[in-house]
Amino acid sequence: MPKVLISDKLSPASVEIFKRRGIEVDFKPGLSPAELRAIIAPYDGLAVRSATKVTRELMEAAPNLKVVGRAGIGVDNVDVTTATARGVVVMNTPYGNAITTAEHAIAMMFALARQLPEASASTKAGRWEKNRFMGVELFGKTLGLIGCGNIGSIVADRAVGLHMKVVAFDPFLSEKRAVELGVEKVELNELLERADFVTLHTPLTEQTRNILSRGNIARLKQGVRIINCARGGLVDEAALYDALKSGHVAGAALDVFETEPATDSPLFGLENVVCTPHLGAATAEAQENVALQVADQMADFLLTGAVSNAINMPSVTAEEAPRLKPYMELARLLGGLAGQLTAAQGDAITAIRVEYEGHVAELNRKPLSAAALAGVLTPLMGAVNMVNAPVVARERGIEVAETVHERRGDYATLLRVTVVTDRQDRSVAGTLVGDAKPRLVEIKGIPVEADFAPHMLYVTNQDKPGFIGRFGMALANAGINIATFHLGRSAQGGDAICLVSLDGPLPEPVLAEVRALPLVVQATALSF
Ligand SMILES: NC(=O)c1ccc[n+]([C@@H]2O[C@H](COP(=O)([O-])OP(=O)(O)OC[C@H]3O[C@@H](n4cnc5c(N)ncnc54)[C@H](O)[C@@H]3O)[C@@H](O)[C@H]2O)c1
Ligand SMILES: O=C(O)[C@H](O)COP(=O)(O)O
Repeated sequence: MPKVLISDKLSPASVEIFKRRGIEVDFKPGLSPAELRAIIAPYDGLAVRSATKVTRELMEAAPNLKVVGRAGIGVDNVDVTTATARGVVVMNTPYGNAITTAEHAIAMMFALARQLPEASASTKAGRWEKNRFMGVELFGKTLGLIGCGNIGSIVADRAVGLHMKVVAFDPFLSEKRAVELGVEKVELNELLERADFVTLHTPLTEQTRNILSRGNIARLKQGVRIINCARGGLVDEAALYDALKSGHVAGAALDVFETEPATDSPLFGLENVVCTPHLGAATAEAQENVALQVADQMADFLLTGAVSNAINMPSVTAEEAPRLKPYMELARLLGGLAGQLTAAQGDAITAIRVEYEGHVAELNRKPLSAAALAGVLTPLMGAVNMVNAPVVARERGIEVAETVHERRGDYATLLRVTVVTDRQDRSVAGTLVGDAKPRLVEIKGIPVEADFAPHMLYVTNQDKPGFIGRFGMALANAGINIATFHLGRSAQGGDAICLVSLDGPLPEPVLAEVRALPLVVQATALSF
């Protein structure tokens, strides 16, 4: 039974889901990094919000970890590069808290426009300062939206409802979508010059870090108000402080900070600053949504292999997962065969091609290609899985190509994996028998029908009389039983191949003896 650890304050609904799905679950929010490292080893899954830092050190202490589930949107607390390299799937819940966070941004905009926190504090303190708090209307004002994805577009919708004019800067926003949303797509400089309110809704990336830099803050209109419910680090906090002090910026509402938890900041001393402690997603509804969703996604993955909302792996729906399973196994086995043959020759791989023909061509091919890649690379590099295989290939400069053939050949399904090296192309092809059982049908263009077995021996030889007898005797003399025996050849007297399955691993001296037999070109022991 898979084991999951919940290390942040997720809604208890997530615990129920894991239990109901037959997953052992421990709920331990608030552990220190050292405490977490000390207990993480047995867990297959880790469910977090933003408090747990899923670092390299933590993952190195988690040899069983297969999936990290983020109950929320931002995965900047997860070292996705390390997770990917270790073959750990990272998934989030991209929509569950979007409405709630957009509403928080709108609430912050109102709070700024009418100085609600200050007015509330003053009234509660017994001062009736009716003349002190003069606000501004939102009606007719221009809202500058930096980032118009899930949350940004909900903010835009609500702002349009308030009769604001919305301008948006987002390089990935299409004109069509902008029109649908009723926003005007503009460049950043134009937004800075036109906005009365600016609200940020991008992830924190190298491109967006300090997007409101000192220079860009200086370009903003006199009296502008800034709202950040996305990520600390998007706004230069020191420059913002100076601009608030000088009155160039009339107010700022911040839910997120460069350093969190933010317990001390010069910004806290300013009257025209409204702060909340990263509460964007903090509603009962949003927390229920993300907790249920992450638990279901993680359970699906651990129990069926279905992958949704993964940051570092192609999606596989719950319906697809069982159907894809035998094809993934076929892809992995074919890749494994091609990889072992390549590793035996010590050749450096320059490209891997995966070809699809028949039924398999109509399936979700991305995970199949990833499984084939993992199969090829594992014998050469070890510990490569579907998550890290594409990255490992890219890092090593291995070109990966996928081809779909329209033609229908002898098999209802045909999957071919070709490994290209400087010396030669090595291709192997297979099919599924009865839509379930992987079967090898071709090696290096030579037809050979064989099932995969845990221990096999592959021999290439000259197609001349005498090989089979000597080969059989060599194994018999060593007390090795041949379970199945398959032969193939390119043409009479040409290249011949022999693939046998054995009841156990082939001892090295016997392999050496086979290699020394007359007519043998090469022999490779295989394991699957
Ligand atoms: N305060 C909170 O509690 C809270 C809650 C949820 C999400 N968030 C944060 O809100 C942010 C937005 O979330 P989302 O769900 O809308 O994400 P999203 O991916 O749907 O949208 C982000 C948008 O930013 C755009 N973008 C990327 N780079 C950009 C750039 N250089 N300039 C301008 N736009 C750029 C993208 O094209 C995309 O449209 C994320 O940082 C997320 O972590 C915060
Ligand atoms: O990216 C998110 O989803 C938000 O920042 C929410 O973070 P939280 O789950 O820690 O509240």
